[in-house]
Amino acid sequence: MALFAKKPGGASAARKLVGETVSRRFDANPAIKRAKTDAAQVYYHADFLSPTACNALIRLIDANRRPSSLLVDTSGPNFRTSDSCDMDRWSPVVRPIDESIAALLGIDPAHGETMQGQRYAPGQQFRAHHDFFHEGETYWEAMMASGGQRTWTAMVYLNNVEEGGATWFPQAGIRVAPKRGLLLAWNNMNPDGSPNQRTLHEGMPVVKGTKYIVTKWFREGSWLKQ
Ligand SMILES: O=C(O)CCC(=O)C(=O)O
Ligand SMILES: [Fe+2]
Repeated sequence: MALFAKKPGGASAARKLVGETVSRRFDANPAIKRAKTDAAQVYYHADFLSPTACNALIRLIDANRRPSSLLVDTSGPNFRTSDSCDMDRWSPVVRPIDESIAALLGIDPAHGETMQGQRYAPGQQFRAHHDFFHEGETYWEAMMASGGQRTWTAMVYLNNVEEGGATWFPQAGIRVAPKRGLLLAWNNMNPDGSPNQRTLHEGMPVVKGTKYIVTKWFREGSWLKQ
């Protein structure tokens, strides 16, 4: 299929195009700021979600959360210690939010994976990782069949956290403290459409308070089955 890059981890015209169209759209939006780094395309939108929308999502996360999981289980027991939940994209609370995130990026909502809610209590974290798929891993074939590589990630912080819980990109030199309603989005690919290693990031441990976020991962192809 021409949509997907042929060389694992190599350049890709399709992924390059997604990077360009989304970043051009963000650059033209006065509510969106680009982070000052050349390592990756990272953008912020303050107050993207209203307090009411944030609270509605927090209620859903609290009602449905379970221990978070990982695609590969080789990272050790403390790698991702949060709780997660899949947000039902067709529910009347989730759907307009889900679609507004896709519209902000200008990506077809069908390319978005199920929105994931995450809750971190004090001490909980998500250690340094990439959101893109490592194309040599055993899971890659299944990912190819469900829309292919992840291009952009969009995350929204649903509450303020008393202490800790920042999202840290050590190689890009960016650290974002949780702030209710703030949307953070980044391109997991380089400008040529190859996976950008410098998007390595972690959800730092919460020290005081509880951190709630939602994460949207967008695929290069359709994640929803037609
Ligand atoms: O909790 C965070 O700040 C980061 C979450 C994250 O990296 C993810 O959900 O992929
Ligand atoms: Fe991540």
